[in-house]
Amino acid sequence: MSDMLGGRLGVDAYRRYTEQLWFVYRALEAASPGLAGDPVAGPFIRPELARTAELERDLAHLGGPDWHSGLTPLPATAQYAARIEECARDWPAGYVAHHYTRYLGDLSGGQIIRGTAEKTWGFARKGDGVRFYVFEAIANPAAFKREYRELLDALPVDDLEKQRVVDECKRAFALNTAVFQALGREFPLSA
Ligand code: HEM
Repeated sequence: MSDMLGGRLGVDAYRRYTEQLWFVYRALEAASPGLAGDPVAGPFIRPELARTAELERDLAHLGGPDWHSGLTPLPATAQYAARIEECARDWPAGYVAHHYTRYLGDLSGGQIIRGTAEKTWGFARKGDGVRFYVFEAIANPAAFKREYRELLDALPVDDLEKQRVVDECKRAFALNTAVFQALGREFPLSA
């Protein structure tokens, strides 16, 4: 990640990374309508978080109107998306772990990533290429994150289940790391 944002890699690496995010968010967001009424995951499903449309705009900017043709996930991305789908289907609290790990990260460090990407590859501020990082419908991210954490604290599950959710967050981090490692192999610095 730091190699990509440090300007040592080209915009093609950023595009490839953004493509991987599309698979991840499609898995997260395809599941949202079905989970909206779920007592555990439902309160977290908020339309202002949805990122698929923004990713598609960024990808059209980065790859042209045919950005989708021939697009396949890296094996690490496919594994990550499959785990999200599995949680969405069988374990709503596990889905919350994945939801938290991505969206709260995007609302936090994502803002740093956006600024760096704008500088590194010359995207318009908050414009095409970095729309994924721009939450137009969230006027106050700090307040949003606070409310989100309150929801997490109030998760209607027992302590053992909470521990399992924490473990699933760790798994979500590891799945993200595996995607970065795979991208690192595809874009070695010496190339
Ligand atoms: C260059 C990469 C990254 C940068 C610069 C970055 C930076 C940050 C920063 C500054 C925060 C705010 C910390 C705070 O509120 O005190 C944050 C929070 C967070 N980051 Fe990252 N991060 C990066 C990568 C990631 C990745 C890969 C993930 C996992 C997918 C992630 C997940 C999170 C989460 C879940 C939070 C929210 C914690 C919370 O407020 O509960 N970050 N990040």
